[in-house]
Amino acid sequence: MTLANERAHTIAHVLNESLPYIRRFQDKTMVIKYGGNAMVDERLKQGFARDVVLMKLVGINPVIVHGGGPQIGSLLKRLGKATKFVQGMRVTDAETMDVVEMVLGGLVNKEIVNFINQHGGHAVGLTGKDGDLIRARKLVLHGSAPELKASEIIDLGHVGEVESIAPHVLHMLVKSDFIPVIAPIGVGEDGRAYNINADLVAGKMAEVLEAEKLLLLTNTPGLLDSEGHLVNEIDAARVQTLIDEEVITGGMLPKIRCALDAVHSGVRSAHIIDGRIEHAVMLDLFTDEGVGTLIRSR
Ligand SMILES: Nc1ncnc2c1ncn2[C@@H]1O[C@H](COP(=O)(O)OP(=O)(O)O)[C@@H](O)[C@H]1O
Ligand SMILES: CC(=O)N[C@@H](CCC(=O)OP(=O)(O)O)C(=O)O
Repeated sequence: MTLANERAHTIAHVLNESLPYIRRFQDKTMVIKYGGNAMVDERLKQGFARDVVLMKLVGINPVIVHGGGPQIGSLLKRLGKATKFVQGMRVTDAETMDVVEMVLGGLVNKEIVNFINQHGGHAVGLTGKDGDLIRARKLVLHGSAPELKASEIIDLGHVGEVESIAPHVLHMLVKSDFIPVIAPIGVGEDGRAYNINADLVAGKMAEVLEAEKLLLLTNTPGLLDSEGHLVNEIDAARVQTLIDEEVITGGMLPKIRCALDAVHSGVRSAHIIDGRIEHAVMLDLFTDEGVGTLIRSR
């Protein structure tokens, strides 16, 4: 077989394999969490945007929730402001909150919107303030670090959790063929802005939109076990064991918890996938093998 023939054969094979998935996912909503750690280079960002546009063109409704933790961190550093995480959450004082809004609602959000639109999609950027999309309340964390008592409450400042989501604005956008791109900023009853971990927003968004899938793109091959091997599938019981054994830590904690909550609340499946692989979204959706870790409800 010549090289050209081999290439044509591979393309035909991939298209053929993708057909049943394209049919199965017609008109279904997929919530994609695009983590700040997966937005590492230009080529990957272009690849992500192309995947999202392709999904829309074949009749699937992607809804993007993005992070931007590293991007917030680098602006804070340039401003000479220290930052600290507790249980995967950034402690957010008033000044940090301004930076969070600037980076997430401005720079990162508009960059993603721009990439998607450059590739022929119609993306619209929103924060939780737009259309009253995300109502938040202050997140209360209880101590779990060895030096803290379990009853001790940790004050994270302007860090929130999702109280409710009003999806009307998203339904309107999706119906008109727009692709919503959402920054994880919520608004409290008093009008105060809250910094919400993007995984938590993505999980709730998937629940409220009754999504077929929740895809969490990050910077690891998926969930790794104590030996650093990829876990292909996991359920709630094994997750708890890995948390107790401190194999799951840091940013993976909110990610895995929100994935479990989502599948327990009716989202068909949740996947943690490696956003550093070019076209990770397409590979996960449209091939038999998939990539990363599948989170099962039981
Ligand atoms: N068991 C685990 N498997 C994989 N990653 C883990 C695990 N425990 C902790 N992590 C950490 O979680 C990180 C992913 O979370 P995070 O940094 O918040 O990424 P994102 O910006 O994509 O949300 C990984 O880079 C890794 O350092
Ligand atoms: C409360 C909290 O930690 N908020 C996150 C919001 C961004 C985010 O979640 O970004 P990634 O998905 O890239 O980690 C933060 O300030 O970093």
